[in-house]
Amino acid sequence: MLRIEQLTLELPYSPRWWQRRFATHLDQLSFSAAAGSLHAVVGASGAGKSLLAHTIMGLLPADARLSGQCFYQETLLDAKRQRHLRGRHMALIPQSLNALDPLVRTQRQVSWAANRSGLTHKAAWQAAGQALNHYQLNDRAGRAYPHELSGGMARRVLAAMAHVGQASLIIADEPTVGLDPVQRDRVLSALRSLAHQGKAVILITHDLRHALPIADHVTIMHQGRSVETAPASAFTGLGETLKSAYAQALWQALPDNAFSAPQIMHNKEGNIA
Ligand SMILES: Nc1ncnc2c1ncn2[C@@H]1O[C@H](COP(=O)(O)OP(=O)(O)OP(=O)(O)O)[C@@H](O)[C@H]1O
Ligand code: NI
Repeated sequence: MLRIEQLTLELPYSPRWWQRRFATHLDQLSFSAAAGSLHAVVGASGAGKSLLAHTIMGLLPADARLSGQCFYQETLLDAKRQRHLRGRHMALIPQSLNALDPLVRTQRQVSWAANRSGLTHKAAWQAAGQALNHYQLNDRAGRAYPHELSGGMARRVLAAMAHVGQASLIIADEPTVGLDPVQRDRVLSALRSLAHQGKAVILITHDLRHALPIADHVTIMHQGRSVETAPASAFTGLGETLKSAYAQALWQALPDNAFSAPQIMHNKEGNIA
């Protein structure tokens, strides 16, 4: 469904106001996500996960320098095709809650997403109601404006917007941040069921624990590189079948695997140093 080959992304920055340099944020990244499967992309904050999502969707700043290729259904994904597929065949659950339109009530907003993906106005409105229901958002939430929603509610609205459409590729960027465990499991199992329906689902998260129960494959990212792609089943025991020391360390550092924790150094954010 989606194949990424040797993707390298550089963005400009200004060390001094008169200087302009480029920093590499994605570095020769490759992986594939198949239809009917859930592919997790796991990495610490700043690893480049959201930039990867934006690259696939074609939502990068105009001055970005990109090399390598993305293929959607075996055809090259160029800017024109990205514009055509975005919101119809490829949906993003964005990390930023600012993605919601502040002037549009919830159900209307979700229904626009459904409409854009091909449903008639009436069908879209109904589908929006059902999707909100699915994420336990009631009629009152449906009538609310974004500023009247809690962070967790807004996040579920974003999930509903991706869910309601007919997209065959869904990229969920940290879809469970700020959700309580019950809501989190609901969102994760909804993503799993979208994969069961034959869609390709890419779950972006910093937390391996959320990815493993539902993922088929996991790509571990570190500083813009893909350190390793492994089946989720490789994260077992001491992680002996994992190829990279970094993936093994991530796995062994999980609280339930605390037997090996003394070997791992953590920094303040809980990331592996
Ligand atoms: N528009 C931009 N211009 C310049 N640099 C950017 C831009 N967006 C992100 N970056 C930088 O690229 C790096 C990767 O950012 P990205 O948002 O992809 O990380 P992430 O893995 O999604 O992190 P998090 O888990 O915190 O969401 C960071 O160092 C960030 O500062
Ligand atoms: Ni991010």
